Amino acid sequence: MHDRGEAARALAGMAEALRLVEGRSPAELRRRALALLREGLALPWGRCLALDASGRWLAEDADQARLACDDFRHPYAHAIRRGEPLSLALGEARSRLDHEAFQASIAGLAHDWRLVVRPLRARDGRREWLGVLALAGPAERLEALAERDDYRAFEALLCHLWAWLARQHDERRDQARLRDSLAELNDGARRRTLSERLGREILGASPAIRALRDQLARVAETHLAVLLQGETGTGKELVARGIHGVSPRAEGPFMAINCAAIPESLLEAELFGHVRGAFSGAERSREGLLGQADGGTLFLDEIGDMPLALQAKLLRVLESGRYRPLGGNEERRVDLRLVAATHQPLHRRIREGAFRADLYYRLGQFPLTLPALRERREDIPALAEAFIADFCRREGRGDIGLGRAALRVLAARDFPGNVRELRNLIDYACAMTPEGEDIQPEALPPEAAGGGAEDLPAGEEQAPRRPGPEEVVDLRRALRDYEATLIQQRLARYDGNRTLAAESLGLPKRTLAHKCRQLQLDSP
Ligand SMILES: Nc1ncnc2c1ncn2[C@@H]1O[C@H](COP(=O)(O)OP(=O)(O)OP(=O)(O)O)[C@@H](O)[C@H]1O
Repeated sequence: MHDRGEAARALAGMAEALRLVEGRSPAELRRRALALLREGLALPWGRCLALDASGRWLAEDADQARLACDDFRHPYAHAIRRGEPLSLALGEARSRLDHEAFQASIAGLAHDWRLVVRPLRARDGRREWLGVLALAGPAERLEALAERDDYRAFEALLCHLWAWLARQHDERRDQARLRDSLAELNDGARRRTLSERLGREILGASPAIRALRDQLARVAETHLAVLLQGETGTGKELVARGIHGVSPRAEGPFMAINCAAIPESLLEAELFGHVRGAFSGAERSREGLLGQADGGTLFLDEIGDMPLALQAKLLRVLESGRYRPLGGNEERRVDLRLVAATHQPLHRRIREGAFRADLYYRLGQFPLTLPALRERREDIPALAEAFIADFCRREGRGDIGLGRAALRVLAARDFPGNVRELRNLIDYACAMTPEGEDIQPEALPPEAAGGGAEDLPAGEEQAPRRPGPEEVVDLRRALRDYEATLIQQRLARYDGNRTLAAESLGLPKRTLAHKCRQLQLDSP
């Protein structure tokens, strides 16, 4: 049985122990323990240092000045290296140890006091944390310290609590790191998955297209409005569908409209819808694209061509999430993501006063520029192969290959019409190539043989604009027109010299002459 005094001491010890761990960090524990010791032993000076995880530095706390533990000019290195306590008079410490920081720390202490440095070892099964406890004061207060039961119990308690807190501290840190990296991994993994899904439709392995897919995967998860800028045929609509398809709105509708293709007077009704009797001929009410896109994505192509009055109304919808159908009295709520696209620089339209700057900034919460095909030529072979496979599937044709010479011709081309142009070209070449054979350069439409209007030297007159690939309704005629334009330009470049023009086009002179007759071209 304990007597009352013993029980009271044990309780006081427990209270002390609880006070010691209040701080929850090993550094705080050491600070508190040192304060208790100095108070209990009435010591004027003390320090408690711990060895860091590298095993090279001793410090009171991570953000305090540190001392190298292999620097034997201070006493802590001796104690920690030998694993034994050290006791010396301060006068001796002053003369024998010339570590500047150490000397500065004991500068004000009396010469005849003693300095005791005790190594501390906190152990927890597998792990160990080392440190030193340094105390200085009148000799009588420090004498036989190690023999005192209460001191030894205190030191043991300190090491025990230190190991316990350090383990918790390390575990918390490890868990936090794990949590962070898991979150990162999951995030990264999810984005990678989305990016891979996008890669099934948005083809290409060039750095530019990979970066684009990564960006799309990022923005798909948000509700931000996306502004796609890029030349014609770079895949703006494909990208808009891609964003929708991997976004949380994928189950909702995807509605698209080309603002340039619809007469101004109809665009507003198309977008906002109308109620019955809103205008003459409106016999029934009709939901607009805004309403139809509720819960999904609205793609506004060629936004730069939207009339100014409508731009103001669109801005209001984006800011308030509400719209009013034509002729209607009540506002409706709408929840959609807007993806807008333009092939013309909107900055220029803003300068011209044709586009509202505030709408531009609202649309461009997440601006993306799609790379032109000529900036990612390395994607041409894979795209061409994919389009060939697509053609064969669509047309129910047997396999067609892509000859190396034809691929070289394709790789050298500029593709002002970008991926769309490549796709149309491949469709044409596939139609010209028998099943089981490879596409040859001759199967490619003439423009693929190199040299277009872009080749013309500065100042040379440009031919009237050719119809874009999407506008062609008569392939043979389009090809003939293009051939004629090209030959005329070459003849003009060489002042009507058919030999030079034929040479520059890789044709025998007789063939050129024949073509000129056929196409009814007179040399200038
Ligand atoms: N990275 C790509 N991978 C596969 N097909 C693509 C890619 N980019 C574009 N395409 C194809 O090219 C054609 C044109 O794409 P899309 O209509 O999306 O271009 P766009 O930039 O919207 O053109 P425009 O500005 O003329 O409206 C489509 O057939 C599309 O499938």
